[in-house]
Amino acid sequence: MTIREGYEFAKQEYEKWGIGVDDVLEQLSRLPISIHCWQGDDVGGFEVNRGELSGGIDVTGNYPGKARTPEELRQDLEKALSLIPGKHRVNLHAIYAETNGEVVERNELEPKHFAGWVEWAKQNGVGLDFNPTLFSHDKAADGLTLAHPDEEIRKFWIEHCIASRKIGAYFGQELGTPCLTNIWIPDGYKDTPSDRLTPRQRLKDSLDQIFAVPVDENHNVDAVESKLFGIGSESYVVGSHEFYMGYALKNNKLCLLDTGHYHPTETVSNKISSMLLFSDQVALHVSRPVRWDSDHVVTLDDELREIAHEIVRNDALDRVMIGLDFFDASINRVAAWTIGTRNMIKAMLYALLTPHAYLKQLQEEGNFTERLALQEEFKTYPFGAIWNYYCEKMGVPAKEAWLEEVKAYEREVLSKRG
Ligand SMILES: C[C@H](O)[C@H](O)[C@@H](O)C(=O)CO
Ligand SMILES: [Mn+2]
Repeated sequence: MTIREGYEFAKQEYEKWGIGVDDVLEQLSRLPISIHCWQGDDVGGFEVNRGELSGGIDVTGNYPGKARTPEELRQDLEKALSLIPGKHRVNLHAIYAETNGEVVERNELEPKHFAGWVEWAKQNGVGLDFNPTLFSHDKAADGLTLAHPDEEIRKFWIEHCIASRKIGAYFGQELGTPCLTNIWIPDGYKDTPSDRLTPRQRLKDSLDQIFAVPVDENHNVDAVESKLFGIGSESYVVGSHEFYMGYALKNNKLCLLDTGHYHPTETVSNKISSMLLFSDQVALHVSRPVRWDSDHVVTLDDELREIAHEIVRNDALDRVMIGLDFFDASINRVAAWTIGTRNMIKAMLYALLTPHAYLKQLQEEGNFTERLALQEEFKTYPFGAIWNYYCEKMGVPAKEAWLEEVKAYEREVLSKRG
């Protein structure tokens, strides 16, 4: 059976439930995923005075072929993008600036240091998102940045975040699509704090100063990302979920939910509907925590499908900014991007091929038997046949054929890197 024949058969199965499969594929092709650049070089960046990775995050593994320059990173991203159906975005961190061999302090970064990325984004038809980098730096060595008691250090990071928002606006203006500039800080304490309030007051004041600087909202959208704990901040994180949820709602900012930043049995899928009731938009970092915020490559697991269901069943495709955040150095990094991003898109397709209106009706009627029966039956509907056709239609390899391309790329390009 050809991919086309498989599709025609599968399409009929879904159409019996009133699902317009061609419309679904059209909708899916317009959905951008923000692909994080840092999977390509283990969150290293290209600073001249580059510091060790810090901030309570860690990358394990030593797979050969990591990108060492902006050119290599972009080449690897292009390879991954060629294997992922649809038009997407690329998410940068400030440490990916290009400064021509000069040391430029992070609070002095300017749009010109990202001109190479903008040029590349234009050529490849991708939007850009951005993050100030408040880790891997000697001014963050004690794990405190925007909540630091030292006013000089705090000022440095405030200035870095302001500079980053301006870089975000530059991306948005140049590329004609608003940039999501997301602030995440590592600040916290290893052991039980004697004062939880004061650092949070300082963080609030820092954010107020950062956002007091006007930046065109048509080009730059601000987000804040919370966390539960990190390595070295096990007992207390200043920017907790409650902190940022309160801050974002009161100040009209986007809350960014990272799926690795909650208690292990707490799910982001269960938060989306609540957040959307009180906020126009919400942003995600989709990751896969394995026992901790381990940032494993995203797989097509129950939680990923549930996140996708929540976005689709609440008609929120344009209200949830989907970004990815994982970094695995134990496998081929181009494959990591490809697997994780294809899975995110697969989950969205799976959700779009579900008869949500009928399932909602069953719940309202209290018909939980049929609700469960259908939810389970749909898991084995011929979703794979639709996915394969979608890949073919979008001009990327169907099924596992992409892996051969990654293997060839590894042979011809990655293995030649020192
Ligand atoms: C690189 C980091 O993952 C990123 O800045 C942040 O989003 C995070 O999730 C830290 O745990
Ligand atoms: Mn994150």
